[in-house]
Amino acid sequence: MSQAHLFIIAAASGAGKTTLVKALLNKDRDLQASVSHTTRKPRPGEIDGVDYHFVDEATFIDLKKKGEFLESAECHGGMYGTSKKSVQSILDQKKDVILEIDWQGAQALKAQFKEAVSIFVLPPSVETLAERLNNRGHDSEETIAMRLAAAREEMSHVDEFDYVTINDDFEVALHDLMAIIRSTRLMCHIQLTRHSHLIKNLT
Ligand SMILES: Nc1nc2c(ncn2[C@@H]2O[C@H](COP(=O)(O)OP(=O)(O)O)[C@@H](O)[C@H]2O)c(=O)[nH]1
Ligand SMILES: Nc1ncnc2c1ncn2[C@@H]1O[C@H](COP(=O)(O)OP(=O)(O)O)[C@@H](O)[C@H]1O
Repeated sequence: MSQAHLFIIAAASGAGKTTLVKALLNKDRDLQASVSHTTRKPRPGEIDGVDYHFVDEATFIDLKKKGEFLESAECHGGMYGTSKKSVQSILDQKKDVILEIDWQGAQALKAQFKEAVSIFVLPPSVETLAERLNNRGHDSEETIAMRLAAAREEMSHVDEFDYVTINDDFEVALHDLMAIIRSTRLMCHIQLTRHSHLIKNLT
């Protein structure tokens, strides 16, 4: 791979971004997800260091003070952050990075990495979003209500993203994401080829 790419995925809670990213990672060995830090408690089945680095508030604040995060934000009453280390370790493996972060994180990373490609995943409807949050079966009623209340705010930032896909039929949304990633890589390859051609003509 000639140049690493940064892909940002955001969506309201329950839209399906984690499930989509997991499916993407299974299909694309050149892609790796950055593991964020969070103060939220693990859900059943979530593994520390795999799904998130689960830390307490004091540790999170300390890491933030030490400048360990590329970006961090408060969301649904918890703190979330992308560490420089988590992104660097992927770049060291010469892989593309995918970050599952909220709109605040997306804004912050876009400001630092202009070439980053951002994708927003919309649910087919707010009713479906509520259904999916309930069916996920991991959150309390209170947590679900908080996430639904935040959904409109998250979705109001959809215009700030480079691409949008609607996660109605899962396979269609997955193919949209794969197409975006493939075309980003191809575009870069075409540019590099064009440049090397120019350079050859000059010498
Ligand atoms: N800014 C930022 N947001 C993050 C990060 N990690 C996760 N998030 C976002 O925090 C929100 C809550 O994530 P989570 O608690 O896993 O709930 P979910 O959205 O219901 O799966 C989601 O919008 C995530 O994309 C991060 O490192 N930085
Ligand atoms: N296209 C889809 N159709 C039906 N259910 C879906 C679809 N995509 C995801 N889900 C389900 O919706 C729930 C929420 O998905 P999840 O990936 O946890 O969302 P998010 O990470 O955006 O909060 C999960 O139970 C998941 O299996």
